[in-house]
Formats: sequence, C-alpha cells, structure tokens
Amino acid sequence: MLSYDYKNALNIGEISFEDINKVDFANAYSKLMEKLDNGAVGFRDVIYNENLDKYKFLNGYKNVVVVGMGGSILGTMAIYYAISAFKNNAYFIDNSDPEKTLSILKKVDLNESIIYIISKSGNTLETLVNYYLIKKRIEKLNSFEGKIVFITNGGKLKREAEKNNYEILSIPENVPGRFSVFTAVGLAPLCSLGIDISKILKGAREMDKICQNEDILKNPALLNGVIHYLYDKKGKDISVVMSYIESLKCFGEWYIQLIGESLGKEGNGLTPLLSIGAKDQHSLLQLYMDGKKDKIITFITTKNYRLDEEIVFDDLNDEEISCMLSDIIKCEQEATEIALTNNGVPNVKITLDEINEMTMGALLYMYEMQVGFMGELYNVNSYNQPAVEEEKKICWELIKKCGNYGNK
Ligand SMILES: O=P(O)(O)OC[C@H]1O[C@H](O)[C@H](O)[C@@H](O)[C@@H]1O
Repeated sequence: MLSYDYKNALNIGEISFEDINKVDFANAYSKLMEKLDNGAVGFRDVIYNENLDKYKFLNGYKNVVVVGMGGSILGTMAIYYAISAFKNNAYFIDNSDPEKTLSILKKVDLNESIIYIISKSGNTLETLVNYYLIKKRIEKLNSFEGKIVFITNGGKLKREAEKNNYEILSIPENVPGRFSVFTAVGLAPLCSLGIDISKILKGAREMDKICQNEDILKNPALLNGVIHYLYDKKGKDISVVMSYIESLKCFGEWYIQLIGESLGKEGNGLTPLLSIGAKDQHSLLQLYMDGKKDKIITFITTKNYRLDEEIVFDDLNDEEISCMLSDIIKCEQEATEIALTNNGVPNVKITLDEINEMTMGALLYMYEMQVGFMGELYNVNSYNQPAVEEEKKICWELIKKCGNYGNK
C-alpha cells in the first residue's frame, strides 16, 4: 500500500541511528497514545467509529459545491483531486477572493447541486460570507431543487442552519479541524463526489495498525517525525514534500496546514513547502542543490501511474529509445534523489502502490500520526492555533469601518 525509505536521511552522514536513539521517542509515543486512548484527541477513534450509513442520502447530485476554509476543506480537496483529478463536478470555495468565488457561482447551477457549508466553529469569516453569497442566489430562485448540508458544531453558521431547517452534520469536538478529514467534514462531500469512503477509512485503519508499533524502524510516522525533528535541530527546518504525482497538489496544501499550524508554536516549527516533480526540477532544484542547506526533501512517488503509454523517441544523439511514459518521470525522480544525496541534501521517500482511496487514507493518516508524535517531541499542542485569532479580531474591526456596517 505505502512504503517509507529513510536511507538517504542517514547516508549523508549528518544524523545516525545513534542520534535517532538519543531522541526520547518512546516518551513521545506513549504521550500520544495516552491522548488517543483517553479520548483527549479523537482523530484515531473516528477512523473506527464512523457510521457510513448517514452519508447515503448525499448522493445523486450533478454538482458538489464545498464551502470551507483550512481543515474544513483541504483534506477533502487532497483526496478528491488525487483520486478524481480528471472529473469536474466538484467546486471548492475556499477563499475570500471575489474572482474565484464569483466565477464558480457564475458557472454552477445551484439547483443541480448539493452544497456543503463546512465550519467546525461556525464562525469563520470567509465561509460565512461565501455562504451568504449562495443564500442570496438561492433566495432569487423560484424554487431551490438542490440541497444544502451544514457541517458545523456551533456559532453563527449553526444558528443559520437551524433557522432555515437545513441538514446539520456535526464533528466530534475532540477532533481538531486539520485532523478532521476522516469525519463528516471529508467523508460527506467525498461520498457525494462518488469516492469510496469505506476504502479511505480502510486505508487509514491499516496505517493505524502500522503506527501503533513502538519499534521506530517499523513505524513510518514516528520515524519520519524523529528524522524531521533531528534535522530541524541541525538547521534544516524547511520540509519540502516533492511529489512526482501531480494529482497530489492539493494534498500538499493539506500537508502545509497540518505541519505549519500544528507545530509552529513557541518558536518551534517546520516551514512546509510543496514541490511538484518533475517540473520543479526546472525551477527549484537549483535552490535545493546549491542554495542554503536548510531543507529536507520528502519524495512522494508511485509504483503505478493510472494512465501510461509506450513512447518511442530519439535521444539527443538521435538514438532511438523505447520506454513507458512513466519510466521517464520515475528516472527523473531517481536522478533527483541521487543528485540531492550526492550534494548532502537529506531526503526520504514515500512510495504508494498507486493513487487510490486506500493509499490516500493511509497517507493522510500517517501524517496525522506523525504530527501527533512531533507535537510531543517539541512539547507543543499540535491541536490548537491560538496565534491565528489576533488577525481575526483586527479584520472584523476593519470590516466594521468599511461599508454600511450595522448602526455605524
Ligand atoms: O472549521 P472552521 O472552524 O471554519 O475553521 C477553519 C480553519 O480556520 C481556523 O482559523 C484555523 O486556522 C484552522 O485550523 C481551521 O481549520
């Protein structure tokens, strides 16, 4: 399903098994397991407890519109675009950019749509405003033939849903937003999008069994967490995920929030970046090879590409080469891995059998566990984001000063 290769994190000689064993990862392991066992944190429970029957009524709509921010939408996009990147019945409204939102609302027929308004707090400005844009359009229709489902636990949006008798699905309170893809937040829209959510959860459960292993060399989440922690302490605090599968672009956005927002506390944290191979070999490889040595690269590759074709072409010496198209990108990834290793740039590799529901469930769950472990290593709370609140207060004050806000 998924394999993890860490040899090039050790080959370059900056860290050793001895360094790994000096890290008190046993303590990090037991602290995370305690939180998961006593229900303080619920992102493991949900992959076992979700009753999928409640999502069956969500199918049969031509379009699926998802409105949300951060953890309320990025996991869904990560899985949808990985598995169904070539379909176009999904519309994700995940920003306050008028050009993006209004161009989507101009082209989607809301009468043929199931519309998800997703916000755990129910108070997120962008989701609230985007909901009002949809509400305004629905009120102009003679009759609304589509469906609106709110996925929220409270706040203004829950009050709005109750007032209008919309369907409401809730999110377990002990599952933080950026860990909520395996709750209704991801499962409901993914079910509407025709994704087999039972296989998503099956993949996550298989990865959970692997991540329950106290033997660090058999626990990719724990080992990858310790390797990134050790390299951070050596000044390599930029974590680049370089995916040689372009349909993982949105997974990259999910990864960036998960790592950045979970660990960026009290002066700690990694700077997560996404690179897409092979194209970024022509834009960022120069920096990775010969710029500041402050990065660790995680390659994500696949054994099988879902589309492939034999290609016959002449090389630069006019000699004929015959291979599969996938051989080209696989050679490019391997060459980049060798070049970076030769240049002393630490790198690890995750190889998926192929992109499907199970491997995506496993990949996202592995990183949820990794971030859980890393929070214990840094001794920070992986599950809150207090520093984002200041901007929100300032923003609401600024909004009140513009437009004919209430009783100005
Ligand atoms: O789900 P919501 O309550 O709307 O929150 C959406 C997002 O916004 C918050 O500000 C946090 O930064 C994120 O962790 C969260 O995922």
